[in-house]
Amino acid sequence: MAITFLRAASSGLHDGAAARDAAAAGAGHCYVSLPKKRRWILCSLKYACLGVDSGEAGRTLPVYSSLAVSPAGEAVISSEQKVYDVVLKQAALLKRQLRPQIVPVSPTDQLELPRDSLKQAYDRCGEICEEYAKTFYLGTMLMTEERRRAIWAIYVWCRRTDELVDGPNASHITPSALDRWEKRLEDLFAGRPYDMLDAALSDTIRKFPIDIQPFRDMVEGMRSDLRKTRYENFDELYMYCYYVAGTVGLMSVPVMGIAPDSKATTEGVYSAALSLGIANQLTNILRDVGEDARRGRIYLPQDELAEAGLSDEDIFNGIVTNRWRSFMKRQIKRARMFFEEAERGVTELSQASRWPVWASLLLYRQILDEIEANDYNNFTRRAYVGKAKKLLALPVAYGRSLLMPYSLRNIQN
Ligand SMILES: CC(C)=CCC/C(C)=C/CC/C(C)=C/CC/C(C)=C/[C@@H]1[C@@H](COP(=O)(O)OP(=O)(O)O)[C@]1(C)CC/C=C(\C)CC/C=C(\C)CCC=C(C)C
Ligand SMILES: [Mn+2]
Repeated sequence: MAITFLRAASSGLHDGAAARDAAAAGAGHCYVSLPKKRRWILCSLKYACLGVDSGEAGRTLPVYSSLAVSPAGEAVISSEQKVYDVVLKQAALLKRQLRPQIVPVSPTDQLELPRDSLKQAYDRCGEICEEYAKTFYLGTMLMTEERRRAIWAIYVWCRRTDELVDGPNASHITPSALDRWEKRLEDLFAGRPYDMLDAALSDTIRKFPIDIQPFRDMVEGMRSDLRKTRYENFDELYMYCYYVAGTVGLMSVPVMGIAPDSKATTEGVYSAALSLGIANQLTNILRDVGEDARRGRIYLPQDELAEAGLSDEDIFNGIVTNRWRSFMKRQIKRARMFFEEAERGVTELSQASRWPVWASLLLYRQILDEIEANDYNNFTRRAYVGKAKKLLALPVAYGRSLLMPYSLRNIQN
């Protein structure tokens, strides 16, 4: 049966059938009682199905869901809702400008870092960022010095985390190695960095109100990469994308800062940052289909593949057919919707952060155009944005960064 992602409606839903009916009706908020847990939750139901069966026709984009209905007709909490809870918590922390709680450490526990070493540590983070991610590095070069260094430190921690499961030693990585990595994360948040690169992040989290949760969640994403190679539906894939990429958006907002004149809610800005992470990861996945398949991995919703008449075998064979093209069109459309969702949020960031974030958004989104230009052959051709196009994106991004925050536009008109 097709999973029904709902643009649900009204309030006072008591059971799955009612939820399903209401879902057909429209948008809004709803209260859902969960049969098993017997508790009420408020769902902020913004989006609905990606039209697994019929929903797509004529609707502007239902992308992801807050409420889903199980085959038995029970209302279940979707990945989007679970992630939105994290967004709310992160937003609340930023609003209160809470610094991470630093556990006092004894001098012997503490890695003493002379000022010069800290500079070296940050410089090394910059070099790693440049070496592995030219596009992000370009974005960071448009930032203020302090923010740039902070983003480098975050980048390096993320890259090292990803390398645990994707790097040369990946075959030796066990869940307990990830547990140790998480313990090390806790230590660096507590002011006890293990090495120089951790020390740069320790310093960053002292300077910016960054919370540990998104970092923990990224480690969780890597745990799931160790055990899972298929995603049943978009809800499962969404959760994975949150873990490995949406988290980066949440880590970055406290560094980027929100414009003082922005009228947007902090939650709204966090949601947009989350969407940018999800959009980037979906784009990554679509670019790397062939590469991932060669490692036995398929990061595509199995139910949508089946609906398009495609199987794992087709992915492994890697032939571009009309079925594949139309499947890809749908996936690209969804990724673009997440980019669009992110756009509003970029305008709410502090002025100095908008240019780099616009630049990275425009550059990353162009990968989708390149997949189209390759006639959807993402099996054997890697979509690549050339230097000229990259450079051209910079003035465009700059122009956009001068636009006033979206939240102020209606007020002033
Ligand atoms: C309001 C608003 C829009 C704010 C902006 C918030 C913001 C800056 C969001 C950034 C989102 C972002 C850059 C997400 C990264 C997504 C990503 C590429 C994740 C990759 C995951 C695993 O994928 P995979 O293994 O398939 O990929 P590889 O083949 O290995 O590449 C990651 C590799 C996880 C680790 C993520 C990173 C290493 C990137 C972290 C990037 C930064 C901290 C830089 C952000 C800087 C700028 C200028 C946007
Ligand atoms: Mn990787």
